[in-house]
Amino acid sequence: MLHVRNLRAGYGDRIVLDGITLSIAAGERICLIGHNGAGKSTIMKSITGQIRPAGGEIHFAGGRVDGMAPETLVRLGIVQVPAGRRVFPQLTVRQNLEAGAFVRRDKAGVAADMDRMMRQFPVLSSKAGMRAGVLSGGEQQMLAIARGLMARPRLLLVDEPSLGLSPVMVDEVFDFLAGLAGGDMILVLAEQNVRKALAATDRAIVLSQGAIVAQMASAQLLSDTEFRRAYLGAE
Ligand SMILES: Nc1ncnc2c1ncn2[C@@H]1O[C@H](COP(=O)(O)OP(=O)(O)OP(=O)(O)O)[C@@H](O)[C@H]1O
Repeated sequence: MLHVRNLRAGYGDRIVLDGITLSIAAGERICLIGHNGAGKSTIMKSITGQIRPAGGEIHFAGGRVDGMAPETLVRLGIVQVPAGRRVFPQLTVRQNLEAGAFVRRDKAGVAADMDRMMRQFPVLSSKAGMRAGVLSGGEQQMLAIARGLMARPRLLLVDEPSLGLSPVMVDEVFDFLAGLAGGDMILVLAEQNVRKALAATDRAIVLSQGAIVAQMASAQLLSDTEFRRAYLGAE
């Protein structure tokens, strides 16, 4: 479904990613693991068109997509939930969800998805008429993810969903993400909370200094002593 080949990308003259190659199948849930500055966000920005790769190719659903504008990519089903739970604080929960569907023309489909969303996530339906700005941090993060879902993504990228949240809220948000399992949508998660990220995904891609240093089943990585020492502290 998603194939990245020999991706080179960076900012101005500075190349941050040098030769990233990865493939993700429909329905897979992937986490990108790496210390600050390893290149997780830069991979996401390359896939979503926020930065133009300096080299390599990105193929999605059979077509080449690198260099395309972010809005074109959203129409193709590549949607990012940005870090920092950026919801529209003055709009209601329902209006925020409607805003997520801005690229869609199938009004009936949007209405059906809205109903489904409300049934699936009572935390949102109980506050549908409230302004998003008054929700808790965890609820705003869930709303930001749900708003991304309203675009009907085939690939959803979620950057640092736990950023700035209390442990209880982090649990809520990850339960919410777990509720998205099943189906053909690809989930790509970049997350500093390594334990949570591994528990929520099928496969982990470990990055260091802009290169992939390991790829394996998320559950398997947790039993790797060297990995535990490097990413979970000495245990
Ligand atoms: N807008 C930017 N301009 C210049 N350099 C940048 C920019 N954004 C990121 N970088 C640099 O690119 C490198 C990779 O950053 P990136 O944000 O992809 O890492 P990350 O793994 O997502 O880490 P973090 O968790 O800190 O966001 C870092 O050295 C960072 O300083």
